[in-house]
Amino acid sequence: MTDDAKNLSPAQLLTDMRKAAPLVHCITNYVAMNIAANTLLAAGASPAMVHAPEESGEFAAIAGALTVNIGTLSTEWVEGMKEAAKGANSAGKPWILDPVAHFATQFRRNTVAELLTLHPTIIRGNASEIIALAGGQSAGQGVDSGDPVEQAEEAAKNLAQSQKCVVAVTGTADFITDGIQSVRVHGGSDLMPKITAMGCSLTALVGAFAAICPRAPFNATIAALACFAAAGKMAQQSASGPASFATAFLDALYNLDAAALETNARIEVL
Ligand SMILES: Nc1ncnc2c1ncn2[C@@H]1O[C@H](COP(=O)(O)OP(=O)(O)OP(=O)(O)O)[C@@H](O)[C@H]1O
Ligand SMILES: Cc1ncsc1CCO
Ligand SMILES: [Mg+2]
Repeated sequence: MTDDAKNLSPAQLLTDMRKAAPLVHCITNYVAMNIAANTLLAAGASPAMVHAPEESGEFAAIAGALTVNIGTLSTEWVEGMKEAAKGANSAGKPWILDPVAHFATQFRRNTVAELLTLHPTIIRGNASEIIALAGGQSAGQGVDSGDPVEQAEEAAKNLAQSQKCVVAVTGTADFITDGIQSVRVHGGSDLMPKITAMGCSLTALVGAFAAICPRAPFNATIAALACFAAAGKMAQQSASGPASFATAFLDALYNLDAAALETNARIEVL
């Protein structure tokens, strides 16, 4: 069935994603590698962390989707990212950019500018990252956001239009736009920003959904963020702090079903 014809609700896409168990090529940072891979496995996808420039282009072509996160950069890694994005583009596979702290240094600004010329299908970042990517002044501190999501909504729309892609801004409530349609996703937990690399893991999960509906990246992004919002809200019920939350979160994602998704994540169509 084509993306146009199929049911693109988060619950249906979760079922489809688990059935397909897509291979997701992740180039992510050293901090995130383990939690991002475990997130994909818990949700039902198949992760592979592959960053060497000698193989990343070839690998991107065989994966269902590619995710590129610039959290811990080196010159060699940047080459690996660019080769991978080119490989994904040549094979017609979606790729997702996570512009971690791109505003912090010249090396990061240059890297993100080069990656944008390779046309990401989806950009997922926190509010400070999205504000800065759209050319605004953000209050971000390194990898952590210093801005509320509402303040990034216009920036996200402008960025989606100028880059012709889907943009997701995450935080207390998430905002997703393709420049024309926009939604907010409510749920999650205020313990989520207390665990490192939750956002990086979410970017990896966006890749899993994009892989199974490459022509509907807006719906794929909503589905991934709704799963996170629901699992986060459920995990909060049994957590006594960040450590127990992290464990409960993976379990909640693994056990998530349509009813729990419906109850614990709210999608506000704007
Ligand atoms: N205060 C909050 N309440 C509910 N959910 C939150 C809150 N803050 C973040 N989240 C959720 O946490 C997840 C990660 O988003 P966040 O914006 O923290 O990413 P990030 O800053 O890129 O994280 P990192 O760089 O550490 O990986 C998203 O699913 C988001 O909805
Ligand atoms: C803490 C940290 N530093 C570079 S990447 C990363 C993971 C959260 O973005
Ligand atoms: Mg981040």
